Amino acid sequence: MAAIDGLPPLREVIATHELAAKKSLGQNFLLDLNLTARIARVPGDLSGADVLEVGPGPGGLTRGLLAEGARRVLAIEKDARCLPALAEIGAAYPGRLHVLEGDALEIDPLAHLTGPIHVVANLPYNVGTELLIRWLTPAAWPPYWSSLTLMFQREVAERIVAQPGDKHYGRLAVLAQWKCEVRIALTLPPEAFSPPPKVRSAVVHLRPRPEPLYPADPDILSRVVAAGFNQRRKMLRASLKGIAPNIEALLEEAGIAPTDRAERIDIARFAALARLVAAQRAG
Ligand SMILES: C[S@@+](CC[C@H](N)C(=O)[O-])C[C@H]1O[C@@H](n2cnc3c(N)ncnc32)[C@H](O)[C@@H]1O
Repeated sequence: MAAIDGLPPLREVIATHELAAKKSLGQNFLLDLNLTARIARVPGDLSGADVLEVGPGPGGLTRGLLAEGARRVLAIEKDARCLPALAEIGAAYPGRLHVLEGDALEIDPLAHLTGPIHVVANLPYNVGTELLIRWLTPAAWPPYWSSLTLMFQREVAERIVAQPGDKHYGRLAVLAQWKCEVRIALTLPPEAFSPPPKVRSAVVHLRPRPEPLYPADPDILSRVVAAGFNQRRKMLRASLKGIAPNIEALLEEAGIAPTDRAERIDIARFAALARLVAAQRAG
């Protein structure tokens, strides 16, 4: 039976274009168009909005985004085998789908965009995490994107939304939540994908705050947090020794016990410490 967009069901698309999933490209395809429509609704009302989709594959999510009213979808796909299936979608939505073949880690989407866009991606988790860090650390803030809707392994999603004291709380949580409001929008069982991955997945939604949550120099904050969590079992007076010679005094001044561990420190106190380190370096 043809789907709502008049295109064939995804199983048929995959069979017609012989898109046997490649492990090397992290290919676990979503086949249920009801599910892809639900994911496409996570960023909010898409009518009139532009979307950057990374890793469209056979286009299940792409079809969801277009059916939800996206004005234009710019899609970056590394696997050339997917291009004919994506061209069929482009023909069903004339002028609204623009596909770039290549590696999302190497293509600069800004060269192809005109205004703010929603980013949506279901990627291999290592590529997704690398891109997330890049999206979170541009030179200027607020960034060019108005939201990120990203599929990850459930555990990576939990690292993004974790709170101090949670076992997943670390650098990714501080970096993401300092700049964005974050939430897990959906959790998906392995059976939602073909082939099914070994673990559960989750869709994380990130909306940039107009300003980071607390003032701090991004580089110094990032160095403090990286050093603190690199040796997360150590007390902060030891793990942050290389950050400043008088680190114990600075920790106390930031309201942090020098014997405490990074996993218990909230973003407010990490930012306070980063400001004190910056002030000391400047003076
Ligand atoms: C998990 S599949 C998801 C496919 C489709 N979005 C879906 O939900 O069914 C990941 C997709 O990302 C593509 N991909 C993997 N690495 C990529 C990269 N570095 N740049 C762009 N696309 C990539 C794969 O070829 C594949 O189509």
